[in-house]
Amino acid sequence: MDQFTYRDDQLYAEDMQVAAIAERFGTPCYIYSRAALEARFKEYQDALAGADHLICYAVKANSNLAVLDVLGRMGAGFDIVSGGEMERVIAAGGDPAKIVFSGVGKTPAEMARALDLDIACFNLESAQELEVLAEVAADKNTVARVSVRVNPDVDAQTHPYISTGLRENKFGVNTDEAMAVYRRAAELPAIEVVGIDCHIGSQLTQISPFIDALKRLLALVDQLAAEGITLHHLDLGGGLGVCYKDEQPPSVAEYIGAVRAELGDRPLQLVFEPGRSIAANAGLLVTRVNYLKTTEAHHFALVDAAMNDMIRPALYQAWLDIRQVDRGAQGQTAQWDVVGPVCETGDFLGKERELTLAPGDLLALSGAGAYGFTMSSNYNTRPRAAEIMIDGDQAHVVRAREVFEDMVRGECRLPE
Ligand SMILES: Cc1ncc(COP(=O)(O)O)c(C=O)c1O
Ligand SMILES: N[C@@H](CCCC[NH3+])C(=O)O
Repeated sequence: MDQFTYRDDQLYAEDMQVAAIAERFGTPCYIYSRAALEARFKEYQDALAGADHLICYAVKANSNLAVLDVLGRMGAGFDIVSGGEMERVIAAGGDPAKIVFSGVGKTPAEMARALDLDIACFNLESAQELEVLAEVAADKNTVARVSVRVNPDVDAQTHPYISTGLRENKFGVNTDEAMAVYRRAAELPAIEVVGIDCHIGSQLTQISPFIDALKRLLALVDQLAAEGITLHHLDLGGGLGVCYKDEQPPSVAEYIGAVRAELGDRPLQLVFEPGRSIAANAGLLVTRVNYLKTTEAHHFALVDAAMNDMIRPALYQAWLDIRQVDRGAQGQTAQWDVVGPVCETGDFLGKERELTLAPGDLLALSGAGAYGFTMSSNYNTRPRAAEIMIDGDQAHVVRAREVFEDMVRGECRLPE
C-alpha cells in the first residue's frame, strides 16, 4: 500500500496533509513514513520466514536516527561503511551483534571501535585489510569475525557509477584471489572466518545477476569446505531496485524466493543488506516554487530545494517523480524544468515535467527516502533540510533544519 496518496486533490503522508506539514515545518523538507518503512522491512521478513537469516539495513541509504530506530525495533541488523554510521546505529539503540561492516577503506581506529562493540562481522575488501585487522585484533587480545567480500565479476546492468561487482570496480576480492585470502585468514589466530559476501550494485531490476553472483559464491563455499573452512553465513549484499518511473523490479518475495531456491538446503545463514528497497519509497522531498521564468528555450520552475538537497538527478541523471501537493491548484500549465537556486546548470530536480504551477505552489519528489538526505551537502552554503517522520496522524521532527546563523558563525578566523 502506498503511504503517500491523494484525498480530495490533496497529497497525504499517511494521515497527514503534506501541505500542512510544509506550512508547519517549512521547505525544503524530507518527509518519511514510518508505516512505509515498516511495510518494506516486513516484506523481507516474510520472504525469509523459516530460514536462518539476518536483514542488515544499509545505513547509507538513510541514516536518520528515527529511521534506524524504527528498523532496529523490528529486529533489523545494520550494514555500515564508516565509524560515523556505526555511532549512529549505536545512538539509535541498534544491536552491535547484528552489525556487518563493509567498505574498502576501514581505518584501524574504526576497526578498534567495532571490535570493542563486538560487531557481528567485518566484510573484508582486500588482502591488506585482513592483515591490518588481524594486527588491531591481536593488539586488543581479541578475535575479529570476518567474511571476504568477493567481487564475482557480474554485470548488474545498472548505472555505471553504482555498479560494484565488475572486475574493474574497486570493491571486493576477485574470485581467483579469494581462496588465498581465506587460507591466510584461517591461519591468523586473531581472525575467525565466518562468512562470504558480495554486493554487485544498486538499483538492480533483474534477478539473474544476483543469481549469477550467488552461484559464484556457492562454488567458493564448496571449495572452502573441501579445504576444511566451513562458513556460517552467506551475505548477498543489497541492490534490489525500486520503481521510480516505469522500472519493473522483481518483488522482494520473488527475489528472495529465487535466492532461497538456489541455496537449496545448505546450512548457511542468509544475510541481506537492503537499503534503497526499504527506504526509497518511504520518503518525499517537499519543495516550494519560488519563481516561474520562461525563456526562449525553457519554462523554468525555480524551487527552494536544490542539488545540495537531492543530488541523484544531477549525479546519475536519475528520474524522480515530481507531484503537485495540491492537484486542484490553478496556474500555468507547461513542460517545466524544475530547478534549484544553486549556481550550476546541473542543478535540476526534473526536466520537462508537465505541471500546472503558480509561485508559492508545493511540489513533492517521490522516491526520496533513500540516498536523498544522506547525500546532501552544504554546497552554496545552503542549510540542510529538516527531516520529519510521519506516524499515523502525528508528525515528528526527527532532524531539525540546520540553522543558517550556525553555518556562518563559529569558523576560526586568523589573527590580525
Ligand atoms: C556494501 C553495500 N551493501 C549494501 C548496499 C545497499 O544497496 P541498495 O541501497 O541498493 O540496497 C550498498 C550500496 O549500494 C553497498 O555498497
Ligand atoms: N547513491 C546511489 C546508490 C549507491 C549505493 C552505494 N553503494 C544512488 O543514489 O542511487
